[in-house]
Amino acid sequence: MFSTEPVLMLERADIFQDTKLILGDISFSIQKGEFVYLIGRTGSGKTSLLKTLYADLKLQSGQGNVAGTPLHRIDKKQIPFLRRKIGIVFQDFQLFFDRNVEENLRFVLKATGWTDKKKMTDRISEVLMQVGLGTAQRKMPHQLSGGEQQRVVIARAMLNEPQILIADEPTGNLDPAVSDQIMQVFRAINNAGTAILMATHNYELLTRYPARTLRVGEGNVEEVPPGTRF
Ligand SMILES: Nc1ncnc2c1ncn2[C@@H]1O[C@H](COP(=O)(O)OP(=O)(O)OP(=O)(O)O)[C@@H](O)[C@H]1O
Repeated sequence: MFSTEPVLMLERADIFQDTKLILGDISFSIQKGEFVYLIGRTGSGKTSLLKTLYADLKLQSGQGNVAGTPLHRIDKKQIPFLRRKIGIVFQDFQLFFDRNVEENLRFVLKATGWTDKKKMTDRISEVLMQVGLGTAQRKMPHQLSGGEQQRVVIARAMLNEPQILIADEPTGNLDPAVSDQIMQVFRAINNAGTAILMATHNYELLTRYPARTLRVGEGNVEEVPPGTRF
């Protein structure tokens, strides 16, 4: 059935780290298939906001809903189900360096309830093709460049066909040409229908690949008017 429900929404949400209020009274929503940047100076609260969206930080006041799961009354048991419906590309979600690419991806499939070996193998091939690494199954992470490792991380996030991909500084340590490749991968994923929320410091990307932009600052989140120069 066609639905106009946003894939993500926060309504009068407060974002906390422990008892410290980082962002107050935040409201915004993201529609299915949208591409949205999240910008803001270091320490402004981008990571805290993203962590709240995948329930790593608790939403203590206000309302939130991500991929059909309410954040404000989520209990611990529901968190794995939420994470299955969103793809996460974060600095602290790195690859296992003692397992090859296929084993890294198979680990996630098993952990999220897949059992059929053939289906797992097929899905792994599909996501690796999607990020342009169709022949990397047997490679160990250390045999891949930084950009290739990041593409495996993106492939891993796509395994369960998430409605939205949440990425924190996905081009953080990469040089401009490699950052561009990562952006191409994100655009292809987005064109295929997955919404993307991407925190970045890389204003060059915002100019080259314009999209809706939210700015975190002064304890809140605001829309950046289209056409703003960065
Ligand atoms: N675990 C924590 N406990 C307490 N305070 C924290 C914790 N992590 C971050 N903070 C504080 O929360 C605020 C926002 O940090 P956050 O990492 O969300 O910002 P950011 O915009 O993502 O910064 P960056 O661009 O550097 O990643 C900062 O003042 C930071 O010191």
